[in-house]
Amino acid sequence: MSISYLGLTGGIAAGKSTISELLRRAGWFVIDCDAIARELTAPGEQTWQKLVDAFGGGILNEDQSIDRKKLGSIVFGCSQSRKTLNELTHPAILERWHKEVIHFRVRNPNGKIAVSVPLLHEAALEGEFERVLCVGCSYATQLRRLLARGLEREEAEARIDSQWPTARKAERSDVLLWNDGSLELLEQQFSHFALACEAS
Ligand SMILES: Nc1ncnc2c1ncn2[C@@H]1O[C@H](COP(=O)(O)OP(=O)(O)OP(=O)(O)O)[C@@H](O)[C@H]1O
Repeated sequence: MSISYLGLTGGIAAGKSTISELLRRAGWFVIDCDAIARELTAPGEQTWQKLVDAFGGGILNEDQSIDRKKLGSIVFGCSQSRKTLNELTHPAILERWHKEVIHFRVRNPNGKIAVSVPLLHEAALEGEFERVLCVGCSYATQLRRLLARGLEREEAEARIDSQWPTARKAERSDVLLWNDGSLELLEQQFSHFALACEAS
């Protein structure tokens, strides 16, 4: 039997979206918890309201959408705020992801599903999956990618440091793809992984 329910994780800017794209191309249905979180926190949604109640109107843009940079600057420097954010968002994200799995499975009983969960290990969600794939890279590469996105160094470091170190995530995963080199190198590793999924 091949693997058909995969958890994908990795540190910030390690390459989760890049791997998600490779998974899609290889025929996997990918559920993206970041995308779910964005939907659930759109203006007027219940979770949006909870966040405004918890963190105040200061986290909003003029159009009432959540300013993720402002919210990020609050939570990445403060573990208690981060805990609050997670408590307010994680149950709803989990519920939506489970619904998407059921919806997909009804139509595609033998289809392959991957769920991209940035905080998979921090939230102790390993048991949800048949296998967990971690994409990792060095701290320096993470930092470089975040600086290229326009973050200040201090902010970038706070975001990286708010998550488990890559080594700890890798230790608790079944597979690690190392994304410090070229995209071609990552694709090569991914091809081996995809073959192993079919064979296992
Ligand atoms: N091997 C690579 N070579 C060059 N650039 C890369 C490579 N892998 C990823 N990138 C780039 O690094 C950035 C982060 O990659 P990606 O978006 O896949 O990471 P992520 O883990 O999904 O990020 P986030 O945690 O912010 O959601 C992107 O701009 C991506 O194009």
